[in-house]
Amino acid sequence: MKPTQENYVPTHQGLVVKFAPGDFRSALVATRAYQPGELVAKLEGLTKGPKRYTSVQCGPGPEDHVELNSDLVYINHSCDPNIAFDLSSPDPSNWHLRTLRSIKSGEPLGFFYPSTEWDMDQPFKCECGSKSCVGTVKGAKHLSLRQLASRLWVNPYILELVSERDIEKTGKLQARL
Ligand SMILES: C[S@@+](CC[C@H](N)C(=O)[O-])C[C@H]1O[C@@H](n2cnc3c(N)ncnc32)[C@H](O)[C@@H]1O
Repeated sequence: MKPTQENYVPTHQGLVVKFAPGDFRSALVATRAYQPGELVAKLEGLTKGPKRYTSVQCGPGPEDHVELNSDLVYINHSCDPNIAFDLSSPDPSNWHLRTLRSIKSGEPLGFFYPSTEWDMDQPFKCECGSKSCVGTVKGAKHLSLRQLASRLWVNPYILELVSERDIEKTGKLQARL
């Protein structure tokens, strides 16, 4: 469930949803400055569910998707991310959101969606405006290792899936030679 503008109460200190008219135009914004590498939030209150545009992938399998059930669902994608969803621990109580660089008060948070998502339910044309923009955001399956590696953080289960894909590709190429 996405929090809505009616009777809005922020779920996390230091963050607020900036609601905007139109579909999917809202964003989560910092209400204070953050240092590089700072813990922004622990990922708590997650529930398992099907892959949706609001879910976050938490492992390599088709069932590994969680809903955030908080304002964190308003974090948009950025090809030049300032924040990471770190779901690398085998213990979900260690999953967290941390900064990848300093963030100013008023700055929108953005994470690189393919750092958690393999093959997204709802691809979209990215409007982040960064020089390294990937264009249409569909998930890590549709990007090269090089495109992923330049984003400061990618979850280990995504790198495993990339590695399996690339071994398979290389095998097919070798069989043709
Ligand atoms: C989980 S929502 C994020 C919050 C969303 N902006 C909202 O208002 O509900 C994910 C959706 O937001 C939109 N979105 C997120 N990042 C975007 C970006 N960089 N460029 C264009 N649309 C984006 C896409 O429609 C995407 O499916």
